[in-house]
Amino acid sequence: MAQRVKITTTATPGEIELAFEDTGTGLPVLLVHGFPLDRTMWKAQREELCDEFRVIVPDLRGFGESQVIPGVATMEAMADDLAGLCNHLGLTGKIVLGGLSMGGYVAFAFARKYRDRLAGLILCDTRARPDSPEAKENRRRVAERVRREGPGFIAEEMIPRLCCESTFRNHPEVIEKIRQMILSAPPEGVAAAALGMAERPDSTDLLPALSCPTLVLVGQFDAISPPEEMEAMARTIPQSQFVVIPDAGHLPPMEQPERVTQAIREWLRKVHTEAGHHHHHH
Ligand SMILES: O=C(O)C[C@@H](O)C(=O)O
Ligand SMILES: [Mg+2]
Repeated sequence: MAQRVKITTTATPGEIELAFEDTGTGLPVLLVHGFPLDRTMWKAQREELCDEFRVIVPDLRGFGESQVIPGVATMEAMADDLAGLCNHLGLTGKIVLGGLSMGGYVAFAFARKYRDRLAGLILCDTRARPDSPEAKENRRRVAERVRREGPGFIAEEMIPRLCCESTFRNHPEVIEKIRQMILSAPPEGVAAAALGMAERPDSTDLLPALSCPTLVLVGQFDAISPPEEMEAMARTIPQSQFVVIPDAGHLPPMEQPERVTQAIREWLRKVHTEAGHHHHHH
């Protein structure tokens, strides 16, 4: 069951109610959703990995059951919220932070500001580069339109690009789940995040400076953050491991849940051992 708590954040407005699920014990692993989705996109990974790790899956500000803060939700503000959530949960040791797409942008912001808190990073189907001027313009159009008419048009425009062909053919229930997630996203939260993504800085320079083990994971047929681009990104990160998930597009955690869970589990075991934590098997 989700909890919803008021936490202190260094971002405006200083306090925010965040919804999250917190399952299992052990090394804390925070998994952050993409745009315009919510924490339930990580459901399969949370349910499986919690036998070995403490998996915390939050709804970012403006999404799922978390509080909507109108205006511009920067990636830095979202990262501040997550740091506040860690404080609330008493996580004073290091955590592993994973993010898909927009969740990856948030992970970059977190790494920039809170690098001492990171035991590892998982970058899924994401990009270090900022938006082009055209992409920024499109974000403004999306923000304005979603406020006016709700997220239906985003579902229509994005879904064909989110999943690969075999997911459409073999897993219509996954497509339907994604559609429901997008349709239930709070319009003002979606608008704020779109404007926040438009403002995100270039994280390319951050990559060679990342000092923790980093798993770079991408769907074989991701059209939004393609494998070639993610592999190039992985090559510039000192302690990186690059994994391609077959038969997946931009949303491997939902399209190929078992494969993603397994890739994350194997990598986490290495990180955990190298970090010198007590290793606990069930
Ligand atoms: O629009 C973006 O840049 C990110 C989005 O594709 C996402 O999946 O989070
Ligand atoms: Mg399958």
